[in-house]
Amino acid sequence: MPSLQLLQLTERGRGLLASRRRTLAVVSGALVAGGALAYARSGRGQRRRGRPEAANDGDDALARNGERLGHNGTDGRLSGTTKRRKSALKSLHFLAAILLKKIGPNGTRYLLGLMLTAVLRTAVGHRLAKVQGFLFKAAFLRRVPTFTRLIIENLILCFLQSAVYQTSKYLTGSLNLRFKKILTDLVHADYFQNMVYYKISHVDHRISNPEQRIASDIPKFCSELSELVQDDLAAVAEGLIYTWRLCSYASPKYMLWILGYILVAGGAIRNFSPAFGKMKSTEQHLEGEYRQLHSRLRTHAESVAFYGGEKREEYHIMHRFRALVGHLKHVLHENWWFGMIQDFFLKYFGATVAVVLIIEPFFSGDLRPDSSTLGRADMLSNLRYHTSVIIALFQSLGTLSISSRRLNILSGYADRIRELLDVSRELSGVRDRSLNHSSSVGNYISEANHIEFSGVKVVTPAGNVLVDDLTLRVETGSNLLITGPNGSGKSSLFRVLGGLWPLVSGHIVKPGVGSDLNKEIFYVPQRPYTAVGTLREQLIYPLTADQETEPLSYDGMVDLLKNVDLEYLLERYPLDKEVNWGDELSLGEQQRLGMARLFYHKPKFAILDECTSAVTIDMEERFCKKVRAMGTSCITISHRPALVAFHNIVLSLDGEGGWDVQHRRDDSSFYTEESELTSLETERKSDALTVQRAFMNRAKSNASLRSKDSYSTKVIATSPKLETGQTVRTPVIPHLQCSPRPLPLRAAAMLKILVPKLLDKQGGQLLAVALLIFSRTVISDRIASLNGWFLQYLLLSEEPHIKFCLIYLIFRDYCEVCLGAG
Ligand SMILES: Nc1ncnc2c1ncn2[C@@H]1O[C@H](COP(=O)(O)OP(=O)(O)OP(=O)(O)O)[C@@H](O)[C@H]1O
Repeated sequence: MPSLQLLQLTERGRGLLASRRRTLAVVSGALVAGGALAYARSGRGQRRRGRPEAANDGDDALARNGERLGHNGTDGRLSGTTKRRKSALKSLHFLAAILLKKIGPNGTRYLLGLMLTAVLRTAVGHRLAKVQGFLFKAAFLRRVPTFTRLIIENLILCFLQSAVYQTSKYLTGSLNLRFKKILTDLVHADYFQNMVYYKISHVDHRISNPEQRIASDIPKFCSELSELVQDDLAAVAEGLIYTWRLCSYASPKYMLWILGYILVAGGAIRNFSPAFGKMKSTEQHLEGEYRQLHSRLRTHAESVAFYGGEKREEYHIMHRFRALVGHLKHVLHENWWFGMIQDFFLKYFGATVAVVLIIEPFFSGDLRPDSSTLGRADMLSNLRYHTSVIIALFQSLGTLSISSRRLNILSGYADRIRELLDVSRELSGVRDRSLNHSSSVGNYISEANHIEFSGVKVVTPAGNVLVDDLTLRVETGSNLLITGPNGSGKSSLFRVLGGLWPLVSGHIVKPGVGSDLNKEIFYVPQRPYTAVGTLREQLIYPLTADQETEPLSYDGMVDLLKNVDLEYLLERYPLDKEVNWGDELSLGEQQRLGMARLFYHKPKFAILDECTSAVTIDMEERFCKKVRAMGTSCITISHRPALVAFHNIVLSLDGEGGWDVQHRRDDSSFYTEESELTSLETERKSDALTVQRAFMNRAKSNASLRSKDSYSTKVIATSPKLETGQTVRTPVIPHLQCSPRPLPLRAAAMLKILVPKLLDKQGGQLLAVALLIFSRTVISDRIASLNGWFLQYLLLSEEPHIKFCLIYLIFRDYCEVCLGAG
């Protein structure tokens, strides 16, 4: 079909165009003024809201930087924002470089597939535009066979379009998964090294919610990035193909105008863009805090329930939730006004002006089709096609130009992920430094068969010195009891020994250096840890079945559980049943399961950190004896004097840096090796004093513990007697009404609930949304009928209607943008 030679005709119609410029200038001026006003209003709103939001950001490193930089006044604020944006963009480049480097053959295939589908989509879309133009013509000329053939072609193309679209979505999803795997592996590589997962939240404190960054930021970043890749590839393909088509039937100068317009308008709009990256970063931070409070509540649900603390917990959770909702509202508002202006100027307004510029020569008269039906049909068909091309071109250029907003949002995620990567990498390298035996460093850890502290200083992450210059040697076969007031640093000493806290100064010797603490030195904590899994998995924890040198048999399990009187668990739970042991076992049972684990691992040294605090004294004694019989040296942290009997060294800490070590000689007499414990007379230090005294009088206490004053005798003697006449009343459980109420009654009850709800704030909002949807449908219907009307005028091509058509096009696009944004 002959194409309209718009090039020649446009040149001739230039005179007419000049007379329409005024109209265009007025309309665009009004719109620009409206946009500027909306921006100014939103800026004022943002400043008003700025304070509380900044306060909420408190811990956010990014926000902190911004605040810090912003304190020097407006200039400082501006330079702070710019620096923040630059640093966020650098993070984005950093992550993009990693992703490209590690993308692998599969990822490359997905990318290539996406490119191919982008080209196919454009080609099919282009053909569809043509076919739809021909359809108009065939319908106009009443050529039924052609019309039928075109309808079939149209259907095939639509099927192809949907197949290509879904393939493209599938490839985008696969690329998203690939990105997610790369980044998660990268974070995990450091996160599980050298106890980074512990240090990051217990020692370092730079990152408040690492789990939010791993489980939420990474997936969102990858999903948005892959969507951006897909959209931009499609936009590039469409941009290139439609540019070529446009240049083939109109002057390339139109193309230059369009590009110039997009660049200028895009650049101007970018300057008004809110800081979407920072907003996203804050949103993720607030969401992380909100989630964390919920998971805390879940972990401590029983304690909260016993305290009846739900009001307090609810207050905290709702406080965080309100902060999150407030921020989301702000983000929504910014997206609404900015998206409306950006979409309008970069997609719809530009496209409309281009359509008018290119089609306008029609009205000059030279393009007026001949009066034959075929001429009019040709014109109609070409009009349809050329309009589609221009609109598609603008859509693709618009998509490309709004990529900056999407990149901005992505950089918000990227900054948080990069921060996590950097901190994890830094923390995972700490152990290597302390394992460096260079004498110039002074603090290092080396390997031997015994445990020794020489001049060791224990300092909390907050900088408080708990133990100063500790020198102590524990040989294999010796048993050490550590005592001291609460918070004196007993557990902290083993945090340093285990590498959880850094060794600030001194020298530590221990077995199993370079491996995990539990290989040679097994730690049994006060707060028992039970992983979700089978009973067998609990016993061999932290080993997994494939790491076992000798698989634990059923008889082996029975023996281990008998040691701690837990053999009944084998009857209660099937062997392959996965159980959340932390929820189902009592604290004492969980502690005993922890003890059974120790018998499985048979380490050289066992650190028993008040791990028997919830079990009976009888069980505690049996446990200590069995551990000694196994040939394991115990390092016990306890306040119970009864345990003195099982140890030959006592270390007492005073919590102010001072310490004292006492040894028992073979003849059962005692000597103090070194005493720096300043004074044991204060009330705070009475604990240590009690244990030391008990240590001195070991023989007596050992005998007396097993006398008739045993734990169970005491418990029975002191427990209140149950009055025989008293009957226990069982609670009355109300029965639910079984007979259903009749329908009118149920409807009335529902209305009773719904009517007041419709009248409150949420109800009003719901009605407003319904109204908006209704008006959208009405306006869409009106636009459809106006479209027909417009075409009719074009066909008649009477000059006075041009102005109307122009205004109509702008108004139509404006309505579409507003409804889309709304
Ligand atoms: N991650 C941390 N950051 C800052 N301070 C900490 C941290 N962990 C522990 N502390 C502080 O270190 C001190 C010693 O704690 P530690 O757990 O070693 O006490 P403890 O002697 O074992 O006490 P208890 O007998 O109550 O178990 C406490 O005052 C505690 O507040």
